[in-house]
Amino acid sequence: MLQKKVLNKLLASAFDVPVMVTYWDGKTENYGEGLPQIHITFNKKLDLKRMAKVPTLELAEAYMKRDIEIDGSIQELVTAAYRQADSFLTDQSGFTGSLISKFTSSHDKETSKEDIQSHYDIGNDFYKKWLDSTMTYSCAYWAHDDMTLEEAQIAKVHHILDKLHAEPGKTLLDIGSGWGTLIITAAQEYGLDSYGVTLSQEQYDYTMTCVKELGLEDKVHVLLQDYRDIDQQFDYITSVGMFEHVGKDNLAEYFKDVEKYLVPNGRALIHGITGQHYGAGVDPFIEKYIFPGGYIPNVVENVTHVLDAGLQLDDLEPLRRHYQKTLEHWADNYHKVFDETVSEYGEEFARMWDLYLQACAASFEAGNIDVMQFLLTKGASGHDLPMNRAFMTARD
Ligand SMILES: C[S@@+](CC[C@H](N)C(=O)[O-])C[C@H]1O[C@@H](n2cnc3c(N)ncnc32)[C@H](O)[C@@H]1O
Repeated sequence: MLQKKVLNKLLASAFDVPVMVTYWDGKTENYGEGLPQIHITFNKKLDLKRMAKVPTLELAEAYMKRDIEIDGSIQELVTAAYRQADSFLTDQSGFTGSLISKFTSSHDKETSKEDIQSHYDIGNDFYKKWLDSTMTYSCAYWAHDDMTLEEAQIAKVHHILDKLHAEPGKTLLDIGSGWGTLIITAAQEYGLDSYGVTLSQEQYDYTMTCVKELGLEDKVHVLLQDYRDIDQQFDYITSVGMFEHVGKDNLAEYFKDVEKYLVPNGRALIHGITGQHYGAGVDPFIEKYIFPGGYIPNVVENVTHVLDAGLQLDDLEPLRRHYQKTLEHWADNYHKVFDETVSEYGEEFARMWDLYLQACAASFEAGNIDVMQFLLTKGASGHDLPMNRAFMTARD
């Protein structure tokens, strides 16, 4: 009875879209005005104490185990909850728990390696199922609304490389090079001598196979190591979807490393997720199951680190709606292979990834998080960038 009373109160204020809820005793209630498009079924009671402390983790685990079922769009439901978070996460509701993890993770090199491999070494076959053919695992760039995901991922790589205004024959380091599309494009289409660094064995193997097939061994170099062990300088640095892994305590050092690895007047384009309202930090579900050791800095936090590292901030571009759209494409692709994912990896895993992709899309949609491209120069003199931004979008 108490469970139902508490949930009733919570659900009455949690969403600004109409929702139908069926409780474990079989009774159904409607919340909000209008015809419900989303039906939530509680097959079991929740752990209310835990729910008060870590609401998203308790709900996510219940969803993974099918203690909760959702008929309708998870993205729409989570976006609606984020829009209402100020009204239900209050002292009066009793749900004063945090949407941000309090876990403090180590980022020594061994732990970083384990954390990275736990995510990226699930296997190339898994990521091939729902990423586009370039195997790019970061926000795409819709230069035109009607681009496919693959076109938008290629456009993103060009957007980044064009921002560097790179001269052929120079060197580029990509910190967190993933499955290698950026370093290969940099070599093939920009004439750069490119280096990529990753901690994932699967990504390393995949990139090396592509490099060999393309006969680019002299121009593209892949390093399987921690970026903190780089001991060279480069004309250009890119890092895409990477600083989210370094942890709050190491972010200042990360930007100092970017500065250290650049030649004087060298340029960097750093692209990653930044937090706004409920987004800075990391959600406890994401931290426990998806990105152990992850941390989303507030944009101001990152700008401070950039300036403290002695880097010049030349341009800052938010691409929030592009990441929402990227995640919507990934979630759609994932739904097409959901049943085979259940057979290969089990239902809990398959539901966890579905929730992760849709909840992240919701977080961008609600404006909790954004994704920023920081264009940086080491030193303010010797500047050869054009005076206006047209060079960044000449290809669009
Ligand atoms: C989200 S993926 C992005 C991959 C790629 N940049 C892309 O856009 O598709 C993050 C990448 O950062 C790498 N990474 C994370 N921490 C690292 C570290 N300490 N040293 C080297 N690479 C790291 C991972 O191995 C992975 O390649």
